Amino acid sequence: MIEVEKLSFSYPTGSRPALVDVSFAVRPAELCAVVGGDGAGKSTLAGVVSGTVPHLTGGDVEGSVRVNGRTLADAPLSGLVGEVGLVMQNPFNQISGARFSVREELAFGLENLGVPRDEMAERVDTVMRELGLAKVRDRSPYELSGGQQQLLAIGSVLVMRPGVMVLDEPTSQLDSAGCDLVFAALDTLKEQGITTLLIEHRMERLAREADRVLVLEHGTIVADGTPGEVLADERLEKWGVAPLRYTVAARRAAARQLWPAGKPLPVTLDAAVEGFGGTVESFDGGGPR
Ligand SMILES: Nc1ncnc2c1ncn2[C@@H]1O[C@H](COP(=O)(O)OP(=O)(O)OP(=O)(O)O)[C@@H](O)[C@H]1O
Repeated sequence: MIEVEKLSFSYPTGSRPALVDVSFAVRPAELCAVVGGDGAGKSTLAGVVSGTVPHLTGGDVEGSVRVNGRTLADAPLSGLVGEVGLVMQNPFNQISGARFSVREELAFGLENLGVPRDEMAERVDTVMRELGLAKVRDRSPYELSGGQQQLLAIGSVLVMRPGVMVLDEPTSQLDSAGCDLVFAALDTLKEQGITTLLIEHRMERLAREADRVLVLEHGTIVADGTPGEVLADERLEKWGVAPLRYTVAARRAAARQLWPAGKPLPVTLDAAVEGFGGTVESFDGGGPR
């Protein structure tokens, strides 16, 4: 569970606050996406919820952030391992470089924590199985595809058994196959009851996979709802987020009475097909409804 209350944050050198009076809560096992234009505050929010901001950046924080009931401001960054894990854009930067194989890399953080050998082996095997990394267990992390490297970065956090995961644009450097691997991993997190905050630009994926979408504009939450509610909102472009092509097509059709009256605009291909299918059927019956 993530609970953010009246959070405002300014970087030491920032000319204006990066976050302004942000409040929201993410329930256990919920996948909550954060979208917004350039400089809206998404990475800063990811940093505050994972504890790296202000611990590593400095700056002024007002309000509170709690992760599974624990107030982040009261905890040292090292004390948050096992509570909240952060996965960043470039998996390459998250690989330690100190270990020769995927299996050893996954064990690295646990070794540092002094986790007993048997438990370490069990946790590493479990994560490899869950994320589909077992087949590359003895390969060098540097020989993996970008998608597999990102899975390894996710796995390295998952072995710590955090209740909350924060992923800051985990697919931005990946091709479509890599992106599939990451979204399959997000399903695994959900099945395990992990609360997830995901910064992501791939709106089609979010529309299908997220439980909830927050929109940030100039550091403030301007929308909070289901993907269907938020991504079909006519203000989306004004908030700096490009609308989905299904929504745009249906909006144009609606302006010409070619979209079923009262039907929400679609954010997925399936919903678009269903809506346009209804329009086609209504023509068969003599005209649009
Ligand atoms: N380390 C920093 N020091 C000072 N200002 C910063 C720092 N990092 C970000 N900012 C500023 O804080 C604001 C929010 O930036 P942030 O990176 O959180 O936005 P974002 O939504 O993630 O943007 P993008 O999508 O472009 O990555 C911006 O005005 C940015 O210039």
